[in-house]
Amino acid sequence: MEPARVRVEGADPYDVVIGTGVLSELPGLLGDRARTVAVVHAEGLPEIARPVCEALEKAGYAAHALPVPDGEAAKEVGVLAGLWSSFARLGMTRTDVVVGVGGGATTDLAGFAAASWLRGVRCVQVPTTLLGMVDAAVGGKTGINIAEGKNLVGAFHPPGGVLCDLAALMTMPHEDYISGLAEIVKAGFIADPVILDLVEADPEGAARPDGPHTRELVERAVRVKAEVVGADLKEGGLREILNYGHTLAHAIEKAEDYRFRHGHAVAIGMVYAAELARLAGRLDAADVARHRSVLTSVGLPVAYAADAWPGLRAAMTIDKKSRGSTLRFVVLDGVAKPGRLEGPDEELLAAAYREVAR
Ligand SMILES: NC(=O)c1ccc[n+]([C@@H]2O[C@H](COP(=O)([O-])OP(=O)(O)OC[C@H]3O[C@@H](n4cnc5c(N)ncnc54)[C@H](O)[C@@H]3O)[C@@H](O)[C@H]2O)c1
Ligand SMILES: O=C(O)C(=O)C[C@@H](O)[C@H](O)[C@H](O)COP(=O)(O)O
Ligand SMILES: [Zn+2]
Repeated sequence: MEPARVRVEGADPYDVVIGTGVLSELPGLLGDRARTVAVVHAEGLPEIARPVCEALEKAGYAAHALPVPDGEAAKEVGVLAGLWSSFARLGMTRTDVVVGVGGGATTDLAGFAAASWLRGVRCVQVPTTLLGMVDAAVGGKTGINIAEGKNLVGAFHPPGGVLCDLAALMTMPHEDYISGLAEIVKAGFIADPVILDLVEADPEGAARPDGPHTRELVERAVRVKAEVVGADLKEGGLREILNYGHTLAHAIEKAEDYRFRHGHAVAIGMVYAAELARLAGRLDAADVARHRSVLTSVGLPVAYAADAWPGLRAAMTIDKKSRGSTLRFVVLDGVAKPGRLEGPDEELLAAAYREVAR
């Protein structure tokens, strides 16, 4: 089957290539003048990085594997500084390229390393998780975490191309696969209800990489993301819809010292946002129930500790959608009808949390 190519518009348009066994397309995404390629990958995935380096060497590039800590531990300033030193050692110039190979944590780090090296070199992303393919590797949000909050340091730096080889999904740990489904379901609620129909029709199939609709789910979510970031790279307005569920999600991740899967936190955050919208008189109870049913049907959590609320409330203040002291949420006025809720009062925030508390 031919790979799908989803175009992302903008100042420098690029393609997201989706297919099985598509690694041979990588050299074609590097641009004309590259010589040295830094292949940033999770240290636990050398067997995934090796064929990437081999494909690059075969095409005449000097490929250098740069292992970084696994998962969220990569998104730290010390790791970023280590990459800068490696780039210097390799003599990376402005025409050279960073390739990010791994999950969203690795591609967020690799993207920010590319954005900051020499004030910006090309980055090509090779996501190897479901979440990386449908969300993190597309759209150019790059960055790292600090103790004070999630993704607080970063840059908008769109990739030169994104290569999604669906074969990589076959080796993914089940819980990480499920985490990626949360972002797919998010795309369903904010923009493409067919995604919800597909998951609801066969949740067991949706929860497996060899399920009948995997490629369609990936393509649909990528199209939602591409459409939005192509129109609003720097989150002037429209792009905020991709942040649905993330205000509470990022607070949960911080509370868990970044050891809680992103998608799992987003699932709880979406139910919270849905409850906020219901209590504000904007979303039907049936649509809120649909959040809980579709998320739980694939094994995602929809509740969090009751006593965590004061800490979560404090952490939500630093959300990037806030303006001054005004907290802003993406909420739904119906499925595929995203809106904003600005400055909700404290009782509403707490009441919505009681609905997700356990
Ligand atoms: N930039 C964005 O727009 C954006 C969007 C969504 C999420 N994110 C970020 O993405 C991160 C989450 O990404 P994630 O869910 O991919 O987690 P992750 O990067 O932590 O990867 C999850 C685990 O899967 C392993 N893994 C990766 N590919 C594998 C494979 N093919 N086979 C076996 N194991 C594999 C990783 O080593 C890791 O242990 C978070 O930091 C989140 O903030 C960013
Ligand atoms: O691409 C976006 O824009 C998103 O908001 C996608 C989110 O899924 C993603 O988790 C993103 O990293 C969150 O961004 P942040 O600006 O809230 O850190
Ligand atoms: Zn996310």
